Amino acid sequence: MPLDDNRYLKGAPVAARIMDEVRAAAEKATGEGFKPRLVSITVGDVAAVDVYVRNQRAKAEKVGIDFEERPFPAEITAEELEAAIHGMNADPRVTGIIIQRPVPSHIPIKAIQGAIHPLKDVEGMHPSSIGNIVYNDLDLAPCTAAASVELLKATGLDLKGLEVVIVGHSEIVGKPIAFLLMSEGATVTVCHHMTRSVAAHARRADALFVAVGKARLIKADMVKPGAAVIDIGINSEVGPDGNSRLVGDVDTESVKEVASWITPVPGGVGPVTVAILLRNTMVALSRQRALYQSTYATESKVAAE
Ligand SMILES: NC(=O)C1=CN([C@@H]2O[C@H](COP(=O)(O)OP(=O)(O)OC[C@H]3O[C@@H](n4cnc5c(N)ncnc54)[C@H](OP(=O)(O)O)[C@@H]3O)[C@@H](O)[C@H]2O)C=CC1
Ligand SMILES: Nc1nc(=O)c2c([nH]1)NC[C@@H]1CN(c3ccc(C(=O)N[C@@H](CCC(=O)O)C(=O)O)cc3)C=[N+]21
Repeated sequence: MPLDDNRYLKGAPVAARIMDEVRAAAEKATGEGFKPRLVSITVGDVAAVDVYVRNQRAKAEKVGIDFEERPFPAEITAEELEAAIHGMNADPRVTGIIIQRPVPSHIPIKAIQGAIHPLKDVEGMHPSSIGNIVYNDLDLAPCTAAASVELLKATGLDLKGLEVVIVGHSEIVGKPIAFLLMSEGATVTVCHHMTRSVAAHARRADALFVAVGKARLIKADMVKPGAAVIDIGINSEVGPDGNSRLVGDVDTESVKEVASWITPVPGGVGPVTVAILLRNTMVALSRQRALYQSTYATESKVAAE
C-alpha cells in the first residue's frame, strides 16, 4: 500500500499526540502514589482481539501504565465472571477494567459490562456510563468510536452541520460514533443491514464511517468526491502472496481516487483506539482520585465519633 500518498489519514501522529498526554498524566499520578493499572479480560480463545491486546500491552508499558491480562476459559459461567469482576472492583490496585469483545454467546454482555464499577469502566460501556454521551458528557467514550471521531477532527473539517453517514450500528462502534457526532453538531445518518440502499446514503456523506466487518464493502461509486472516509473494519484475509493480512471495510485502492481523506488499515483507526483506551484509563483514575478526595479530604465524622 503506497502510504506516502497524502490522502491517507494516518493514525500514528494522532496516536502519538494522545500518548504524550497520557505519559505525562501517568507519570504525575504515579509520582503522587496512584499507579495506573489496566486489566484486560478475555473469555475463551478470541483471535479477533489478539492484535488489540498485544498493542495495548506494548503501548501501556511505553507510557507507564501497568497492564495485566486475565484470560478466562470459554466455559466460565456469567456468575463466575461477575464474581471475578467484583473482586477487581474491590482491588485498589486495579484502576481500569476492559472486557475484550466478543465473549461467548452464553455470557450476557450487557450484564457483564454492568458488573464493572463505573469508575473503573475504561471503555464507558457500563449501561450507565454509555448514557453519559447522550448527555453530551464526552470525556470517556468507547475507544474505537472516540478514535474515529479524533481522526475526522484531524482533517480540520468543521463538524457543525457536516453531513455524516455511519455504516454499522453496533453498541460499541456505530451507535456511540453517532452520539459523539450529534454532540459536535453533525447531521448523522446511521445505516445497517436493513437499510434499503447503503450506497444512496453513503454517496451523500461529507464524512463516511464504516464499521461492518466486510472487506471491500464500500466501493468508489459509493463515495462522494472529496469526502473523508474513516475505515474502522479489521478483516483478516489471505493476500496474493499466500500470507494473511489485515484489510478494512473499504476498497481503499479505488476509494482513494475519489475521497479527499481515507484512513488506512492497518495504520489508521487501530493505533488511535489503543491510545484512547490508555487516555480513558487516566480519566478513570482521576475520577477514582476525586472520589478518594471527597471521601477523605474533609473532616471525618467517622473518626470524630
Ligand atoms: N479499529 C478498531 O479499533 C476496531 C475495529 N473493529 C472492527 O469493526 C468492524 C465492526 O465491528 P463491530 O461494530 O464490533 O461489529 P458488529 O458485527 O457488532 O456490527 C456490525 C454492524 O454492521 C452492520 N451490517 C452488517 N452487514 C451490513 C451490510 N451489508 N450493510 C450495512 N450494514 C451492515 C450490522 O447491522 P445489523 O446489526 O443490523 O446486522 C451491525 O450493525 C469489524 O471489522 C471489527 O473487527 C471493531 C472494534 C474496534
Ligand atoms: N471491548 C472491546 N473494545 C474494542 O475496541 C475492541 C474489542 N473489544 N475487541 C476487538 C476489537 C478490535 N480492536 C482493535 C483495536 C486496535 C487494533 C490495532 O491496533 N490495529 C493495528 C494493527 C497493527 C498490527 O498489525 O499490529 C492497526 O490497525 O494498525 C486492532 C483491533 C478493538 N476492538
